[in-house]
Amino acid sequence: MTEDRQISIALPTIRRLPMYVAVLEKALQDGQTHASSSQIAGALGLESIQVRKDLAAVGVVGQAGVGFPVGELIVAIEKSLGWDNASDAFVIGAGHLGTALAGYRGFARYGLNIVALFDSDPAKVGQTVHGKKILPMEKFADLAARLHVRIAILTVPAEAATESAALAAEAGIKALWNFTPTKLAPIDGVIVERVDLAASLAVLSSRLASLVGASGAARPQAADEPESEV
Ligand SMILES: NC(=O)c1ccc[n+]([C@@H]2O[C@H](COP(=O)([O-])OP(=O)(O)OC[C@H]3O[C@@H](n4cnc5c(N)ncnc54)[C@H](O)[C@@H]3O)[C@@H](O)[C@H]2O)c1
Repeated sequence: MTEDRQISIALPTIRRLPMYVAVLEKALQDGQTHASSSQIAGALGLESIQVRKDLAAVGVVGQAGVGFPVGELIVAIEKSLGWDNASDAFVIGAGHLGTALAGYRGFARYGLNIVALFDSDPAKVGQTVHGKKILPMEKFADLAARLHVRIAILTVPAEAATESAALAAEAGIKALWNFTPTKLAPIDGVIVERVDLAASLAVLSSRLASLVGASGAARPQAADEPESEV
């Protein structure tokens, strides 16, 4: 059963919730109506207690001997993550990464709808990518207000990140998904989430170095060696 309540969920739990949805969707496809915490934990290499704690945070309680109702649990997790309520977003910087993100259809599944891209380069303005217009930065504030857009995806060069973030905040943007390597200073009333590919790659490289070892010969990876996340 679910409890309809507004709760604040810990970040590590939030990061695990999408994996639970993937496992639960697979269970649903296989015709399962209920799933146990040990089944979910087993599929993801986690401890059952961790799964039960995480699911309690979204307000779904399992039944002893029966497990969690799969459909209800998916709905509750999606609600907690805001996936049930699509948010429009603008991309700032219609370059390689910005256009790639604008073309990724999978975001719809996660409640994100990229409606337009903005760029300071007059040569790019007016073009259409993946069915979305590239607009001049001068129109950003007006359109953000008119369309009630609250999310901006920052894919400008590092040196333009601070200025673009300030412009977005001024235009009423409340959430910035920052793909640039620039660590932005806190902006009042704006949530910033940075995707740090350099940090992630550093972890991959250092793990590869220890895997290969000084001899240059790769040691076999243990089957239960976990993936890490940055
Ligand atoms: N390409 C990747 O795979 C990748 C991966 C991780 C992170 N990044 C980061 O994402 C950002 C974009 O990378 P890219 O490869 O797409 O670069 P890019 O040069 O292809 O695109 C950047 C775009 O931003 C525009 N721009 C520059 N200044 C601007 C401003 N002040 N306002 C609005 N638009 C502006 C440029 O005209 C250009 O279209 C960089 O910070 C990069 O470090 C890129």
